[in-house]
Amino acid sequence: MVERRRPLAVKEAIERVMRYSVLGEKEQVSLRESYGRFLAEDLIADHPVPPFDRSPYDGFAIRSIDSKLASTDQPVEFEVIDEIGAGSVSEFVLGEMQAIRIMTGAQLPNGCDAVVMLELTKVFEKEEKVFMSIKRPFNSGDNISFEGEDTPQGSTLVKKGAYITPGTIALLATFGYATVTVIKKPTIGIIATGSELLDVGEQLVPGKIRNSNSFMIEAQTRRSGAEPIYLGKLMDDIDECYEAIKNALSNVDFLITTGGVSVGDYDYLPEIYKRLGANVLFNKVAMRPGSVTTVAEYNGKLLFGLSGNPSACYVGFELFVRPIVRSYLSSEKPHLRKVTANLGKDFLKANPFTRFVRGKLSFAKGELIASPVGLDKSNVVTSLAESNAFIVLPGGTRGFQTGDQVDVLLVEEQIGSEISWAESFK
Ligand SMILES: Nc1nc2c(c(=O)[nH]1)N[C@H]1C(S)=C(S)[C@@H](COP(=O)(O)OP(=O)(O)OC[C@H]3O[C@@H](n4cnc5c(N)ncnc54)[C@H](O)[C@@H]3O)O[C@H]1N2
Ligand code: MOO
Ligand SMILES: [Mg+2]
Repeated sequence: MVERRRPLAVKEAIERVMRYSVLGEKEQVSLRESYGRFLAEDLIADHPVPPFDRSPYDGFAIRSIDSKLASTDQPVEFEVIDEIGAGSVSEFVLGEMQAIRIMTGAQLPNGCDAVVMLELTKVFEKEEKVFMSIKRPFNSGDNISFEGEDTPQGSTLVKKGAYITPGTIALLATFGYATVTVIKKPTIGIIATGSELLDVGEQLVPGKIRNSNSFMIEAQTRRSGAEPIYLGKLMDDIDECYEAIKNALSNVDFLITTGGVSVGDYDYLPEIYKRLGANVLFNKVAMRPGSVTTVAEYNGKLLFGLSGNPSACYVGFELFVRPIVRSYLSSEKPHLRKVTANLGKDFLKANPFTRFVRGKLSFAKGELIASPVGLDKSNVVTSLAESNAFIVLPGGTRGFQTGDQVDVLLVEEQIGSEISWAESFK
């Protein structure tokens, strides 16, 4: 008699996994290598930006009071006493009716309180001295980029746990971080099981298919912020699989296997969890695809038994592995981000279980549209290339029609959500 598995609500399954969250250690990487990593410490401005009052234009630094009487009929003349390029500092203090030629980014000279754009001036020579004239008055503070206007000293600019974007890198460089403290990537061991699996370079032969899951999972692992360690593909042989899994466990932070978790004669993962004495958190989830997704814990370490079916395997990773990786990386937003969209195509199948339809996002007339792609079957692989979102159709619902409002999880987006989107689902 085949064991009857009790399907667990998706929300509860995610919660069970998240109870095993641990925070990764810190490490230093060079600024260049920090892109896509997760900050391990708050980034605090240890100086104001800009660090000095500077000119935002090429032009002339003046004392605004000297320009008060300037008009089209009566231009006011200034003697040009110095010139400053960005990076240089003038030694002069501006006196009455004096100007200093200044370039964009240069520190303002002492005594000046306004900058005039070059285009608004006329430059000429008189008695071997250089002068410039202007035809309108300027106010104190005109055209000055003030010290600290971008950010004052002491402000927290990026919080610990943030995903490092190119913009974050600009800030890190601004504040002199040649090396950056990030959270060490967790390692994820990946084992593909299945006697039908060929290597990617092998020719097809009857009954066999190429292993695609482990490559897909390696890429998903990288996208999640973790480091994949491919441990090979194994035949459906219980002893071989048991040994490989047991050995792998001491060398990785998480272990993913694909295939062999259902109730078939050669689905050995349930037996292997028993042999290990691992604590199975769940072995059936009320979702499609991926209902057979199994997660077990062994000495505090999580083993993800993802389905062999490619679409189910893909969904299982994003729902259960990604958030725990992100919480290891100290992200405050470990969960997939949820948005609402209009359904772009009828989806008329009923949903006994919550369904995660592989979908594609687009915009039409300013509205977000989510359209299912490919066949909605867990053994389908082709729809995965085009899909960048999961359309979530809650369990216990009938079909949905074009234009219906649906929840959508963004799988390509790096910024996640603090609250599990699953809060609103059974
Ligand atoms: N009697 C039942 N049969 C099945 C049930 C069930 O509840 N009762 N569940 C079905 C569901 S749902 C799924 S999903 C699959 C899950 O199967 P397994 O996780 O045990 O995976 P396998 O049997 O090893 O393989 C399933 C399928 O996927 C292909 N596969 C496996 N590994 C790879 C890989 N690395 N790359 C590409 N494709 C792979 C494999 O060839 C099979 O076609 O079970 C249903 N059955
Ligand atoms: O676990 Mo299966 O993917 O629900 O189709
Ligand atoms: Mg099977």
